[in-house]
Amino acid sequence: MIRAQNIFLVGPMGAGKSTIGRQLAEVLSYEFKDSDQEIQRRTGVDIPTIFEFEGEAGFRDRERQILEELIQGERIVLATGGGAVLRPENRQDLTARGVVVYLHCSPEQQYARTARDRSRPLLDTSDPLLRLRELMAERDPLYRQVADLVVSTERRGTASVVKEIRRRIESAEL
Ligand SMILES: Nc1ncnc2c1ncn2[C@@H]1O[C@H](COP(=O)(O)OP(=O)(O)O)[C@@H](O)[C@H]1O
Ligand SMILES: O=C(O)C1=C[C@@H](OP(=O)(O)O)[C@@H](O)[C@H](O)C1
Ligand SMILES: [Mg+2]
Repeated sequence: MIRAQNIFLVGPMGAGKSTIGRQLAEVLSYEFKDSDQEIQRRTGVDIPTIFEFEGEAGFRDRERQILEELIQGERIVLATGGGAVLRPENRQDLTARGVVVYLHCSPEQQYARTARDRSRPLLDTSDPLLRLRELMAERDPLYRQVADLVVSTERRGTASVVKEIRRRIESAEL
C-alpha cells in the first residue's frame, strides 16, 4: 500500500463514509477517525448547532483544523465530511498523506439514507433531494480529483463495499 498507509474516505452525505470507515478500520486493525465526530467531541455540541452559531464558514474552519491534525496519523481510516474536499488545502493534504477512496452513490440513494435524519444542516431545506443533486454537481469533480479509487455504494450492503475496498487497495491496482 502507498502513502503512509492511511485511508481517507470522501464522498457525499449518505454514501456511507462513517459506517463503512468504522468497519474497514476494524477489519484492517487500523484506528478509525471521523472528522465530524471529532469536531462534535471537541466542541461539545452537534453539527447543526455549529452551523447555527458559526455558519457554514465557521464549520469549514473547524473541519480544516481537525483534518490538518488527523491526516498526520498513520494506519488510520478517516471518514471525512461530504464538504471536506471544498478547501484546496484539504484536497492537497488528503492526496499527500494517504489513499483516497471516493464512496459514490446517487442523490436518490443519498436521500433515502438521510431523509429521516436531522443531523445534516445542509439538508434542512424544503427540497433536500434537489439540494443533494446540486451538491453532487458541484462536488463530484472534486471527489474525482482527489480519488485513487472510486467505489459505488449504490444498493449494496456495507460488508460488500468494505471487501471491495480492501481487495482493491491490497491488489496491484495502487
Ligand atoms: N451500503 C449501505 N446500505 C444501506 N444503508 C447504508 C449503507 N451505508 C450507509 N448506510 C446508512 O445510511 C446512513 C448514512 O450513513 P453514513 O455512514 O452516516 O454516511 P456518510 O458518513 O457518508 O454521510 C446511516 O443510517 C447508515 O446506516
Ligand atoms: O456535505 C457536507 O457539506 C456535510 C456533510 C456532513 O458529513 P457526512 O458527509 O458524513 O454526512 C457534515 O460534515 C456536515 O453536515 C456537512
Ligand atoms: Mg459521516
